[in-house]
Amino acid sequence: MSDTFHVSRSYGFERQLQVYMAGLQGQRPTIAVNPEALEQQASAAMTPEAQGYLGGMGSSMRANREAFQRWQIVPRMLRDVSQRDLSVEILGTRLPVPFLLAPIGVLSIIHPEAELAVARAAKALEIPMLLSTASSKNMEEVASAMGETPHWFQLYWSKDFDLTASLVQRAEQAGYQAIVVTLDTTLLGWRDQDIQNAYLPFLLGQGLGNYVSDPVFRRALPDPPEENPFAAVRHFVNIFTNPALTWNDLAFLRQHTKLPILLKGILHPDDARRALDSGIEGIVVSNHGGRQVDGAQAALDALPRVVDAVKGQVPVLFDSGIRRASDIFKALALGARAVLLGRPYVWGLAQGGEDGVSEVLQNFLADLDLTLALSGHTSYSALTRDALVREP
Ligand SMILES: Cc1cc2nc3c(=O)[nH]c(=O)nc-3n(C[C@H](O)[C@H](O)[C@H](O)COP(=O)(O)O)c2cc1C
Ligand SMILES: CC(C)CC(=O)C(=O)O
Repeated sequence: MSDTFHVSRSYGFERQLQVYMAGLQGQRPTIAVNPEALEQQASAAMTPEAQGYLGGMGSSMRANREAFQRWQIVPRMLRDVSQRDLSVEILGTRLPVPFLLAPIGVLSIIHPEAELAVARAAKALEIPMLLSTASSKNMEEVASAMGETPHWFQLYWSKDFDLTASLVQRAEQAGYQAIVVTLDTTLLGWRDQDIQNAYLPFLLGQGLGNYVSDPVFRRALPDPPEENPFAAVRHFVNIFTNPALTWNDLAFLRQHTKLPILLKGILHPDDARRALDSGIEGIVVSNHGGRQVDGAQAALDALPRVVDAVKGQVPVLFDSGIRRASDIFKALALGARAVLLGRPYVWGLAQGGEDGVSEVLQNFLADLDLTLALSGHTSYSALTRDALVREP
């Protein structure tokens, strides 16, 4: 696939040329290139409530970022880096780039085209997407926007097991290629900003795209959601998460899908071992972007121990705190097979819908290509810890 892939082997250079040539015509990128500037710009384009919702616990988010600073890349020289491969192999398929877009729910609070704008931008660049159960658009629409580009479905396991089964079966039918069960959000964390703003987007009917389109969800309502949206919201709030879940419940999921199952939100190596015992196909090391447990371990700090516990038996993915290509490089060198890119693409969405997402993603691709080459490597799938040193 990498031979035909849109991102050519000189993508970074081509993108630089494109930007510098436009500069000769007096044009500069309107979407900030630097991640901190991008976040600031995006915040100005959002309502204060949406801005608060996109935020998280200051301490855990800071910890996620600080963990990246403790690792440094040691570039190697004179190793012919003229042919480069950004692809990685996972679950028997090759992803054209070493990242997927992370599942981020309720994107209609950021932009009316929400996940559809994201999917269109992703598809045009052949970037895989992991769609949230709490998406504003329904999974069938998003799958059709993604076409042949890999797309996976993130599952919030409902208290209503029939609904859980229905969501998973719809995802399989719509062509999603894996189910990623999020384990760390069986309740919502104590989110200072949302509490202060007294704001929960679901209560305004946002993020229910996959629920109001679901026959099992609809059957449980007194009236159709189009006539009585309040009843739909109330039912959603009652059933959408399930704090009673245990490892034993995973067997239920296996009975209802043939798709590979990955578990998202693992930090402890014992949980990783438990996941292997359950026969799952992959793990995502994540602290949910510092949104769930204040003071939680930085996800990057958890990664090496989980990778060591898993011993290559299943792929380990990673998210939480990725802001630029060197962060992806570090996570892969520490043993992640691929990563999930979170907030940065939403910052693009806030400013320019599909075009804004596309700008951010193109910058990531260019930076990824150049970081690989200039560090003296030719393939993201071949990186090892040897490429890094840890600050004493
Ligand atoms: C606004 C927002 C909504 C999110 N919604 C979901 C979701 O629906 N399902 C899920 O598994 N994770 C969700 N996440 C977590 C992301 O998938 C990912 O773990 C996190 O954004 C990574 O942190 P980062 O964005 O700081 O890199 C959400 C994150 C944000 C910021
Ligand atoms: C609670 C979810 C529905 C969305 C989510 O995962 C989040 O807000 O972090």
